[in-house]
Amino acid sequence: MIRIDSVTKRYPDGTVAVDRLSLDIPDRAITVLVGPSGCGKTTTLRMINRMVELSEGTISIDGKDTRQEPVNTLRRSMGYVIQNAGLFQHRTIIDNIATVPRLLGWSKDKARARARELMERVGLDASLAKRYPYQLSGGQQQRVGVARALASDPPVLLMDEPFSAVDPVVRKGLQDELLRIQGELGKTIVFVTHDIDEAVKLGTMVAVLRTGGKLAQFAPPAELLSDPADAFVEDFLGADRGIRRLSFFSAAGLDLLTAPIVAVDATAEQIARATTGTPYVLVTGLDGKPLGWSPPEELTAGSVDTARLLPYGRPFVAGEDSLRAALDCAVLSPTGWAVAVDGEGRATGVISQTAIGEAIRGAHEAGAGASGASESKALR
Ligand SMILES: Nc1ncnc2c1ncn2[C@@H]1O[C@H](COP(=O)(O)OP(=O)(O)OP(=O)(O)O)[C@@H](O)[C@H]1O
Repeated sequence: MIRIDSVTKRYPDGTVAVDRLSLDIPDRAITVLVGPSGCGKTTTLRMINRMVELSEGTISIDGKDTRQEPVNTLRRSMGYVIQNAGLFQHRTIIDNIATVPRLLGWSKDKARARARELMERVGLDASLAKRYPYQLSGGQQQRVGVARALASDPPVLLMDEPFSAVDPVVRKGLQDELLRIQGELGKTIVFVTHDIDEAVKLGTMVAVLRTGGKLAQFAPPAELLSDPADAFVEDFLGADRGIRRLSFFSAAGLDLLTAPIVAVDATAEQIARATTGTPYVLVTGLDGKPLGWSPPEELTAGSVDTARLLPYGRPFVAGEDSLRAALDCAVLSPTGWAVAVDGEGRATGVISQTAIGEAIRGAHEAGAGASGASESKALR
C-alpha cells in the first residue's frame, strides 16, 4: 500500500500546491486523483516517485518511507505515463518500449522480445515496431507509452492525464484497454485526470481534490455519486449524478414480460395470447432475434408483415447491462418499451419505461445507505 500521510507541498515561491493530504492507496487497484485545474493532482503524483520532493509529512510504500530508498530504485519500481506519451522521437517504437529493460542491463534481444510481447498486450500491431513515434496516431502513441511503462513489470503505475490528448472515441478505447490490462496484471495504479466521468469509470477509489490541494472526498465511485461529501463534490460530479449512479445497478433484477413477444410465423392463437393489454407486441425472427414492434391488432397470423414493424431500437443485455443502459433503451425506443436480449441477441423479454422507473426508485431506496449501489464497478 502507498500511504500518503499528512503531506504538504510548498513550492519555493510560497505556493501551497498540496495541503496536509492523507490517502491510503490500495494495492492492485486503480486510485484516481481528480479535481479542477491547479488543485495539486500532478504535484501529488510526482511526490510519489519523488520527481517533486514533499515539504512536510511522509509517503511510504509497504511501510517504508520513500525518502529512505535511493531515488533510482524507487523510480524503477514505478512506471510513469504522461499526456502525449512523452516518447523518444529518434527511437523506433520497439526501442522506446525496450528502454527501461535496456537500462536495467537486459540484452538487446531479450529487451526487444519483451517489447514485442507488450505491444501485443496493449493492442498494437507488430507491424508498427519499426516505425518512429511521429508515424503513429495519438492513440497508438499513448499505447506505446503504457507499454513502455509496463516494460520492467513494475508493481506501481503512475499515470498523469494519459488519455487527455486524444478524441473521445479513442479515449474510450484506451480506457477499456486499461481496464482489461489491469484485470490481467493487477498493478497498483495512481491515475490523474480532471474528467470526473473518466474517474468514475476507471477508479476503484476516487480522491476528489479541491483548489489549494485539499482532499474533498476519498471514496469508491458509487459512494461518491450517492453521498457526495459537500456542495463542492456535488457540483464537480455534475447535474446528472442520479442518472450516472444507475450505472452501478444491474438490470438483472428487472421484471421482464415475455408474453408480448411473438415469432413472425405466430398462429392466431399465439397472437391472441400475446395480446395481453400491452400497446405493442414484439415480433422476432425464427431465430428469436427481435425484428420490431407492432400494435397487436395489426398482426396477421402465419406471416407477419415485417415491413410495417416499428424499429425496436437498441436492446440491452439483462445479465450484463446496468439500469442506466435499460433506461436508455426504453427512452430511445419509439414505443417507450425496451427489449432485453441474451448474449446471442435473442429476445428474452420486454419492459416499459414506467416499470424501469419503478425499479430505479426501488434501487435508490434500497441503496440509500453508505455506498448505495449493487455493483462496485460501473456496468455498461
Ligand atoms: N514548480 C512550481 N512552482 C510553483 N508553483 C507550482 C509549481 N508547479 C506547480 N505549481 C502550482 O501548484 C499548484 C498545483 O499544480 P499541479 O500541477 O499539481 O495541479 P494539477 O491539479 O495537476 O493541475 P492541472 O489539472 O491543470 O494539470 C498550481 O497552483 C500550480 O500553479
